[in-house]
Amino acid sequence: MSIELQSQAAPAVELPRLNRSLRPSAKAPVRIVHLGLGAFHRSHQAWYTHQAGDAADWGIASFTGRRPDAALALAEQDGLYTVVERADSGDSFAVVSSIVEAVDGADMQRLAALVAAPATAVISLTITEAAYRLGTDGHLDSTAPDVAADLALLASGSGSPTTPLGRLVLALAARRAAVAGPLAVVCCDNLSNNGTVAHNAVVGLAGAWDADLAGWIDANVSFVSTSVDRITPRTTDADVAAVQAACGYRDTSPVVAEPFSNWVLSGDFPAGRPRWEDAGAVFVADIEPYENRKLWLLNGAHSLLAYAGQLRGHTTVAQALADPLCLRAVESFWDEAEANLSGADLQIPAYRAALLARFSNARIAHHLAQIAMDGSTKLRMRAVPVLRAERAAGRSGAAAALMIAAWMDYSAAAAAFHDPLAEEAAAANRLSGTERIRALLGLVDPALAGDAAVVGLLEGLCGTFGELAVAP
Ligand SMILES: NC(=O)c1ccc[n+]([C@@H]2O[C@H](COP(=O)([O-])OP(=O)(O)OC[C@H]3O[C@@H](n4cnc5c(N)ncnc54)[C@H](O)[C@@H]3O)[C@@H](O)[C@H]2O)c1
Ligand SMILES: O=P(O)(O)OC[C@@H](O)[C@@H](O)[C@H](O)[C@H](O)CO
Repeated sequence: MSIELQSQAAPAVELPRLNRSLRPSAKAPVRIVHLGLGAFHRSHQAWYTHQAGDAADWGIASFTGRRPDAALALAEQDGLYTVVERADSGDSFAVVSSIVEAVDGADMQRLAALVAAPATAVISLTITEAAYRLGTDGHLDSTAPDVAADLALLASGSGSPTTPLGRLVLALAARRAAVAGPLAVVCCDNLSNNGTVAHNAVVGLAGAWDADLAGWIDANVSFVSTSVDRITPRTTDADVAAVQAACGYRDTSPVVAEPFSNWVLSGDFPAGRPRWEDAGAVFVADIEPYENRKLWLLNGAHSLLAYAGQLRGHTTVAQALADPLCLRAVESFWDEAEANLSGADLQIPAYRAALLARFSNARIAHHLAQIAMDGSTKLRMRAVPVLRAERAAGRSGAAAALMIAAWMDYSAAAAAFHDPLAEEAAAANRLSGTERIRALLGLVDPALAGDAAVVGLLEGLCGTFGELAVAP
């Protein structure tokens, strides 16, 4: 006779889901509409709003970009989620309650209703650099297929736009129709002069549809420029499990960030704003020095490490920085960038030292593949200005050029090359020698591609980090 043994393991206890019943907190009225409900919005703008002294008056309705998933998951938690501050020494956990509505970005009706509501004072954006669809001249590329499709939809008066810019323009048209008054658009994407970029993109798209609307936006919408900083990698399953183990509830939307955070803003808020300064935000008249310091030193080093590091077989920022060849490249780029940074109180040596410590935080697994995406757009802000400034000063700009050369090698080697100009880069990579370099450089900066000396410099630098096939 055989005896069948049955597992006597106790059934797993289902932990309660994080929501406003488990963690009672009143919902603030919606006064901020956000486009781009991603990881960074949750670790930064929503976190600052949660900590403002007047947080009870400032709720955020946050819309996703491409898919509804993040909104569905957050809506099940009444907008609550956990911010995990991950330091070298350990994790700390805090529940953030400023997001009071999480909405699928395709819900144009809800977006228009909220933007048209007189109570709405701020529209913030984290839609990624590439979503502004800037041409190499810094203006909206209205021939980009998705932009052209949205323009056709707007002109026909039927159907819903699919780009965040198209959706925002249609929502602003609803605000004009509702006579709801002026407000501020606060761009929080890593772009230089991001308020002006957002202005050019929004007014450019609106003007191609309805010149009167473009005039209304110019007269009624203040485009605030910002420098935003808090390293926030994509959340992993292990992060979700860590929150569950430490907090005793289920949260499917936690976000992990470094302890450091910084927010510098410049511009008007005609309908008011939260007291973000309570959480450390700084309001300045001239943002450019702060913006360049961050975009060149932090983001520039990130892009350099992303391409050089992956070519050298590394996966994360901390791993790449531990490679002496990559570290030397970063230090040389910083020397060039520093020579072109000016502004009182920038404290560059301390800033550089702090960056080395932040990048070396091995508990933050910041994946190089994520940083590497959309390089053709990012290099225009992270490498090109330093290269141009160095050459204008009579120097070679070799360290900034090395970042572009590493991107070129990566564009040829990567198994998955994510870029708005991926097809054009693939075509350029079918060329060889100088022609290939010129064609690739033309995707980043056509004027530089016409400079034979720069093309020669890049050609000599390609191959510095090897050309091995990289993991996607
Ligand atoms: N993660 C960081 O450490 C960090 C720090 C500073 C600034 N930022 C800025 O925030 C942006 C978003 O970063 P994240 O970490 O939240 O990314 P994420 O992928 O978590 O979220 C991005 C959001 O934008 C939407 N989106 C992405 N591409 C889009 C497109 N082409 N059109 C429309 N919507 C699009 C996504 O659907 C998502 O809602 C970055 O691109 C950067 O400019 C990020
Ligand atoms: O977010 P991206 O894609 O613009 O750039 C990748 C990283 O350089 C960036 O996310 C930094 O970690 C961030 O800007 C730090 O504040």
